[in-house]
Amino acid sequence: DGDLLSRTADAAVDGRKSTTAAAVVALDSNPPKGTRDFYPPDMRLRSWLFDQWRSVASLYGFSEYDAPVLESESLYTRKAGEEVTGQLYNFVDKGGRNVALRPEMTPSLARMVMAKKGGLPLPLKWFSIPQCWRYERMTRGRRREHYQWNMDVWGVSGIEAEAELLSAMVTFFVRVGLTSDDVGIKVNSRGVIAEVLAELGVPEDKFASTCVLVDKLEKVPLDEIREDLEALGLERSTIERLTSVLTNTSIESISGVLPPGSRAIEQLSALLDLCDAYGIRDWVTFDASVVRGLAYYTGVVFEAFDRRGALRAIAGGGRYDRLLETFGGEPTPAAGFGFGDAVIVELLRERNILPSFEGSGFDIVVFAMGSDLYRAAVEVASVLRAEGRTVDLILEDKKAKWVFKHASRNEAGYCVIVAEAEYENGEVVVKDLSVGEQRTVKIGALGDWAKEAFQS
Ligand SMILES: OCc1cccc(Br)n1
Repeated sequence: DGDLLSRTADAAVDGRKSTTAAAVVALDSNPPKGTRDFYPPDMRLRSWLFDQWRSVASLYGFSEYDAPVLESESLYTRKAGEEVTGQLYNFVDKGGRNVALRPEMTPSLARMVMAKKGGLPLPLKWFSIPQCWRYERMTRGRRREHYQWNMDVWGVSGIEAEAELLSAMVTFFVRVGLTSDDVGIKVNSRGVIAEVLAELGVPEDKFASTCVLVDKLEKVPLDEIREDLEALGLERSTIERLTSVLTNTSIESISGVLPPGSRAIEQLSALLDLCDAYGIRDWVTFDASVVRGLAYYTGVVFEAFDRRGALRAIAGGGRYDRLLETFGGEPTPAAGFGFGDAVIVELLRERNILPSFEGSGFDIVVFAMGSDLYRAAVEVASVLRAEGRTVDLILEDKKAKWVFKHASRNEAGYCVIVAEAEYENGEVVVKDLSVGEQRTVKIGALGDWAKEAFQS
């Protein structure tokens, strides 16, 4: 029945029905394990956080850069037992290349600097907000991705770089409503460990792995680490000396246990003095137990923590003067930090200082009372948009009750109603949703009305 075309169309629909019938199992609507969807309210929160990070970076004269989320696995094949490289989200691509989703941004930054072979005018003050990945066995149900604000200074060997980074981090905390009662920043230098190991004759090539193991002392007892340290070839006496040095929480006390004239202590004292100059000294505290978990740190290291919670690390960073050499590049001093998007949001939520992002917050909802006025509503919306106002034009013939509910749920400022009687007088009804009052406005005067209503 019917001509060839319609018979063909019917067959196609029937064919699809049978295919659909076969695929009875519904699509799994969850995002991949360990990853998140960002619905509009979540995205507004994320954009707000990124805007805070970007404005602080800009305040400090940092420039934004980016690199592919996919990198060669070879950027991360450090053999120091770090968590971040032990949980690499790596695979072999269709060209047989060993690739990985970046677990951190610093190696990409180093690769970008290498690529310019000294052609970049130093110093660099660069920042980025990359999504970073890890493939952790879901036994711990932790996330596999996060966004991490990276701030780095390349080409400055003095602790002035670290002081600037600490100040930028504090400026962010203050900006989002946190004080030094909420958050502290522990500061130390891996130079302390380097000097102890040197004094005890431990070869330099044990340094990075020793630091990574010492970092684990935060989480696991010494007995478990002791074996690993001995496996590294450290004598028991060395381990005892190290652990005793790490318990120091004042420059004075540690100065007494280190060789006189320690460069690490000299630098830390200078850094703390600069923190005073920045007015952030009360945020910062010396703690010899902080070493951070990345193998490539070589000097000052620091970690922002929540003073009242489980002392979770909010952010961390430090100096990494040898990274470029490990990639075959020229010795180039560098320092930076990474600041994840998860702990800070939890902290702000706990402190009840996270802004709300439930509503779209557009300025105006425009709707026509009756579809024969829709064309007029389009003209009204266009005038208001030309004034730079964000307008949600109701696209269907909805009852006023529905529109007002929609407008207040979305925290809109005003409702502009195109109604027959007023329209015949060349007017529209404007309802101020914050106070519930309404008035009429000449269509020709809508531009002025918008300027005045939103002149804040
Ligand atoms: O901070 C370590 C890390 C790296 C990549 C992804 C996630 Br989630 N966490």
